[in-house]
Amino acid sequence: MKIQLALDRMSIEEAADMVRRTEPYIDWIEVGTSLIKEFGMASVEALKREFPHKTIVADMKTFDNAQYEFELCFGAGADVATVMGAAPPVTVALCVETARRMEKQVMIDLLHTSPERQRELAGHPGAIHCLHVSKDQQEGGGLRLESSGGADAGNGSSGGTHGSGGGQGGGAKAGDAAGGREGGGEGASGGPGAGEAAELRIAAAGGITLESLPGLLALKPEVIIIGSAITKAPDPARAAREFKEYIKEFQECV
Ligand SMILES: O=C(CO)[C@H](O)[C@H](O)COP(=O)(O)O
Repeated sequence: MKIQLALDRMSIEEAADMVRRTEPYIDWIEVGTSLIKEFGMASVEALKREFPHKTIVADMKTFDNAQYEFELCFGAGADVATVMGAAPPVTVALCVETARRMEKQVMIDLLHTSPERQRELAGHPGAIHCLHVSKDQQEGGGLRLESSGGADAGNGSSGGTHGSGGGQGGGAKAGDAAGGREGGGEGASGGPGAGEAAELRIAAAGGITLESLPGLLALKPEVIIIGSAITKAPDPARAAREFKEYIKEFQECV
């Protein structure tokens, strides 16, 4: 299980400094959407240049112009780039194809996707499927990402990532794709993507803290994406170390 450090709302130099401080405890570096919007590909290039041994994720959140945007990211040194699962299917498919051709990886952001769409997206089993509660949902709606083991989370406005719990305003749970991965959770069971979902690579993002982490580990994510809980901590290195140690202990117990 990898820790992806999300770097948002800071300068490139501040982002690099954050990585220098936390480097032993993190695995993947996310060049956050805000950095890419503010500084462009220079942000991806700078972090890859200084940390060539780390996996660099360009959180591009592509919604259109797939090939152009993904080639831009990979050309700048990204190892992984993100596309929104809510984008037109042709866009997601082009991202997957571009990544395959350039021997890179795709992360599909499941923000605001319906259970049905998530089942369709399970048709891209090589991609990493990211359960995500957005900043606005966290700050405006108080939503947090938690496991599907009963805790509400996920995409409130989308009616949820959680299949049977779906419907409108159900407060969504981190469920459908991950549930499928568990071998037929509520969301994906019986759905067209359920078979593929059993093999899905899962990531989780959105306001994750040390307190919410234990519930999420039940989803067995391949990647845990953590931003503010580390970058805004009084001692980011200590915060990152605590996440790392918790995950290590968890993995030793299972
Ligand atoms: O994609 C993102 C924002 O859209 C962030 O990477 C993600 O939310 C992680 O950051 P935080 O832990 O601060 O929520």
